[in-house]
Amino acid sequence: MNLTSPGFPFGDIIQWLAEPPRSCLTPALTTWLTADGSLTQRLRQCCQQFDVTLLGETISAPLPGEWPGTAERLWIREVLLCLDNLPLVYARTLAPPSLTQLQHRGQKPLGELLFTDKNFIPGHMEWGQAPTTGNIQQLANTLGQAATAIWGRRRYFQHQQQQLLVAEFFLPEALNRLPPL
Ligand SMILES: C=C(O[C@@H]1C=C(C(=O)O)C=C[C@H]1O)C(=O)O
Repeated sequence: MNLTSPGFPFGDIIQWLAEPPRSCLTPALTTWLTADGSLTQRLRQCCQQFDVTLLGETISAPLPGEWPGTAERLWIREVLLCLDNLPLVYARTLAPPSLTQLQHRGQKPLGELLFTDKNFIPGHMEWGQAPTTGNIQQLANTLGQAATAIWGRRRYFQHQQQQLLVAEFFLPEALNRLPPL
């Protein structure tokens, strides 16, 4: 197990929804939660400096109910996406360990691979809120960000006969910094 940040992994058990709950989201956040294409590319356009901070990578069991179907062990990567040195997105990616091209990318955004290699096909999204007393909220608190509701989405990608899941949660500061798309 290759740990890089105390507390890793930070993932929480999320109740994923088939539609975004527009009533409890700001219009701006709704545009980000429903945007297609590469989140990395969109975020790069909102800052001078974009960085990926690797929280950790490991091969481990998914959280209860996190992975559709049965999976003993998956490759798990968690990062912070930082705009001008401010972490605005926490992301957690799960994939079969056989998709080795995803692994050990360090601070290179996965999106640069997922949206250039035509073998990765973006699929549908689901939306969910991080538990108010969960790990993701605690991570935001540790980062000094206000304890407001944290909403995220997860996107399915198909790669030949396999799939991977990319979850992205917008941290509280994202609500203050990201303009509507
Ligand atoms: C899927 C993308 O890749 C982004 C980069 C990630 C990483 O480097 O781990 C994780 C989630 C994404 O926000 C994207 O850019 O849309």
